[in-house]
Amino acid sequence: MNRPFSAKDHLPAQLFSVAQIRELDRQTIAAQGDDGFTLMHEAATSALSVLQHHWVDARKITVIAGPGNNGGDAFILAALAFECGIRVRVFTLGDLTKQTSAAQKALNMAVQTGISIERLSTASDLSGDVLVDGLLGTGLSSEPRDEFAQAIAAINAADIPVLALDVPSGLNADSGVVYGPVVKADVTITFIGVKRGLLTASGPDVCGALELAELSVIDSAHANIVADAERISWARLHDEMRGLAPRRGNAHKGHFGHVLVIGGESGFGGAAMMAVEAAGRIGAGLVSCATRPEHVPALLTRRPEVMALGVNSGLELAPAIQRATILAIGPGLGQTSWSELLLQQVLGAQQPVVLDADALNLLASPGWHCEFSERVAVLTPHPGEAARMLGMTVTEVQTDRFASARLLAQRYQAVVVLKGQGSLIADPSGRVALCTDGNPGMSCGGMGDVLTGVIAALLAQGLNAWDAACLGVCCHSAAADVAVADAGVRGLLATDLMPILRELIN
Ligand SMILES: NC(=O)C1=CN([C@@H]2O[C@H](COP(=O)(O)OP(=O)(O)OC[C@H]3O[C@@H](n4cnc5c(N)ncnc54)[C@H](O)[C@@H]3O)[C@@H](O)[C@H]2O)[C@@H](O)CC1
Ligand SMILES: Nc1ncnc2c1ncn2[C@@H]1O[C@H](COP(=O)(O)OP(=O)(O)O)[C@@H](O)[C@H]1O
Ligand SMILES: [K+]
Repeated sequence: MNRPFSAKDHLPAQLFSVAQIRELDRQTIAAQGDDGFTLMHEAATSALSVLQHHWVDARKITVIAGPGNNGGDAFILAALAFECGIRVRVFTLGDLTKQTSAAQKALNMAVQTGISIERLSTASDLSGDVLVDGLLGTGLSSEPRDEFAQAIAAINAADIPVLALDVPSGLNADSGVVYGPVVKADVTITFIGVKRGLLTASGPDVCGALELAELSVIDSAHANIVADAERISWARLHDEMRGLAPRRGNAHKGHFGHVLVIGGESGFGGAAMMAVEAAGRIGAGLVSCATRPEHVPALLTRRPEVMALGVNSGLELAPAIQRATILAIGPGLGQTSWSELLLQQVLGAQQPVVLDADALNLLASPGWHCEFSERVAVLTPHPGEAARMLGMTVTEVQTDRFASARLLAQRYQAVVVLKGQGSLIADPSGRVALCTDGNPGMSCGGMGDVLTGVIAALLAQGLNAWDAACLGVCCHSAAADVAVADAGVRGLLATDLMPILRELIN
């Protein structure tokens, strides 16, 4: 099996908010003692070398420069490219009378080379070997409209590769949210540090290959600013050996925990079964399942290793809870009186718990307030569940996934996994990790149920809630990456992950 390396593993672990990047920028410029032109020049120099690395034969480029410092980077890049013998055309947009002094100097530098600089219009010919997007960077404040929207459409319509400077124009680099028109880049060269929004929500869809030029940010600035989030991937955690210890030869099943999966209301038996199977494949010593009696024959046919308990009234659950070391509740749980009775019993127990799906929907409904400060707990909402738990819309959750994940972790005093592209793991102290593995093949029923089983089995084998959530999310996503590597993303099934999970975890 090919080891799945995240396409992002050349990037550092530190992810920054846009405010932090601006502060690193500010402190460095203050130390350099100019108006920012030195740093801008350095940014443009690295961008040109990225351009020449990706498009070795580029002889003719078109550069789009906006009114801010992102445009400043673009003007200098244009001038430097011209000096290297590349044919350059520059198109400008926006109110250049409001340029910063550094961006003005950049424009002057381009003017002095004598290259063609024109206003962008609908008649402009965006041709060449590479199109450089220096329209909008981290200064984006709202949806690009009017001429900016038209420019973005023109960039996307031009049939040539796009290099985005710092951020694909139109993407909010803080949140990964796209408000409206956005440049779809082939390569993005981001400056100073990786902005967190480039790796979650819509960020990865528009950045193309992501490269980083750290520039000469002064050490003291880095010392003052702790990264906002940590980038994790299966390969990274694996290399850092942040996983399970090898098993002793003299081990027995009691060493690896007993996961009890609770769920599978009528009509949803498969969800609990998938969590059960995943827990087994990740190495839980024992796995039990409490579900509607009608699902027991199917469960035992598929996985005779499981201890299956048919639960009708809900009262049969107590002894099974007592025998388990880890509880996982939610997959296919439903929101009936049966579901409520099961959840109440789980909330009354002491064991570490993973809560997912309808367990979270029930927690979000009136009368169910609880928190887990006295208990090990991992909550795994997708954005829809997170929205219900926070009393927000899904759009509001996604508008700041980092804040949403932190708020949930704080409110529930638990480790929270906010799922979706660039899944986030947050704890109550505000720590956040972002997983760069995974693919849209995972957008199918049952994937979340598998994750629940994976995390439960890692808890069962002794990992703490944070490590189990981080390793579980990465292992699950990496398994999906392996599964789609040859066959493609469409048609991936959650159960396809089972044998791969086993290989990865070993
Ligand atoms: N020395 C520096 O200051 C450095 C700056 N850097 C570059 O500077 C960029 C940030 O520069 P700025 O803060 O000037 O910001 P931008 O260049 O991203 O954009 C700001 C300009 O765009 C306008 N604008 C914002 N949203 C808009 C919208 N939706 N529609 C139309 N116009 C809009 C603003 O009014 C302002 O004029 C970074 O992304 C990076 O490319 C890098 O060169 C690193 C060094
Ligand atoms: N586009 C995507 N990129 C990366 N991961 C994804 C994507 N879509 C879904 N996933 C992952 O797949 C899983 C889906 O979980 P969930 O929505 O709870 O599914 P279900 O409820 O059907 O089991 C989550 O781990 C999520 O992060
Ligand atoms: K840009």
